[in-house]
Amino acid sequence: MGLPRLRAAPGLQRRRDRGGGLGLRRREGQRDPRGQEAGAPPAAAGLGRADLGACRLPGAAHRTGGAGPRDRPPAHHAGRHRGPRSAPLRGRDGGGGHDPAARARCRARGRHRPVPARLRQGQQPLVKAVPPAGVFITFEGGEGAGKSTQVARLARHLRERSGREVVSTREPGGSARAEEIREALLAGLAKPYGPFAEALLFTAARIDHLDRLIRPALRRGEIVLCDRFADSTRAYQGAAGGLDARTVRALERVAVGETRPDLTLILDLPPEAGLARARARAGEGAPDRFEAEALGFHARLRAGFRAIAEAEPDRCALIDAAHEPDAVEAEIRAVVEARLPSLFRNATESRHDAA
Ligand SMILES: Nc1ncnc2c1ncn2[C@@H]1O[C@H](COP(=O)(O)OP(=O)(O)O)[C@@H](O)[C@H]1O
Ligand SMILES: Cc1cn([C@H]2C[C@H](O)[C@@H](COP(=O)(O)OP(=O)(O)O)O2)c(=O)[nH]c1=O
Repeated sequence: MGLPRLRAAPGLQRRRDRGGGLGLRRREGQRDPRGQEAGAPPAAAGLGRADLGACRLPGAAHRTGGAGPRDRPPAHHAGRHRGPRSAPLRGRDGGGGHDPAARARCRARGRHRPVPARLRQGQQPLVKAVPPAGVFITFEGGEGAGKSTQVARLARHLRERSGREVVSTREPGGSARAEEIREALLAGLAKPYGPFAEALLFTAARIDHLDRLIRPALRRGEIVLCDRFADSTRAYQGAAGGLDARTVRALERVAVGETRPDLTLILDLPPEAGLARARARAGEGAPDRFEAEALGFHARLRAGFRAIAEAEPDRCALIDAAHEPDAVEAEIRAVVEARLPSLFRNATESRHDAA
């Protein structure tokens, strides 16, 4: 299938007019993702918050537990020093585990390790600063639920209140290649191939987006707000499109790995209301591939999103999107402050420290 080329640099592409939507998605001062990431080796799909910061472990990430909000210290601190493979390095007798010969070798290494010159001269060791764990927040829901509007509002609020960099992005899209795939998908080019092929393309776009934009930003300790993510594949291609849940989960595991959202805000709205908003937004423009689906599709979609919220209450919050934008914004702020209090606590502390 031939993918149409984009006319503008996708990182700077303006969305369709959304009246308060994301507009230019790239945060201020951010370099062109193609320039920024050019030549950089793509991150392994499994690398998540565990590979944040100065110290890295090869292989699988070390985030443990379920998909709940991670309002806690970086997971790599928890995972790194646990587990059988690191046990030999932790022995009180200087290492070596239960093997006496290995223990002796460790002791010997410890005795003869030369003291770095700078320490001998009484200088402090150089400590590499470890950024705070990045925070990944996704927005989900049906057409016209108000996601773009609320991403922009929350980004503004977090920039003012958290003292951290905030990156707003979207799916499908968010990176140059993913934006090309988006064009093809929303034009309906993959529709004749069925929901599995479409899910593969959404997944391909997601892999590039994660590697090029999301994971690097999280590694820098930034807050990433993403308008749609993997739950959209579950709901659109799965619940509404009929692709079986095991296939959807398998694709998600491969693409997302450990980079699961800390918090997912699911904007819930009857599909008739959402489609009316989307139509008003589009004006005379033709509906895209999914907006054009029958009402039954959108009803299954809503049920799919509600089921996700019910199945994963620690990660997800269902937001009543039928209210006025200000009321929806207030509900979202309340959820973010309750679930991710450290975002605001850290800013208060640093302001306090600076005073
Ligand atoms: N709470 C709301 N009530 C009424 N209209 C809204 C609300 N939130 C957004 N809108 C409007 O509805 C349209 C769709 O909103 P948008 O944020 O683009 O939704 P989505 O990104 O979920 O498709 C836009 O024209 C927007 O201005
Ligand atoms: C991320 C994703 C989006 N989609 C669909 C949902 C939307 O109809 C479309 C993205 O269009 P977009 O205009 O970004 O969504 P919205 O109109 O809600 O603001 O792609 C999927 O079907 N699967 C996915 O995995």
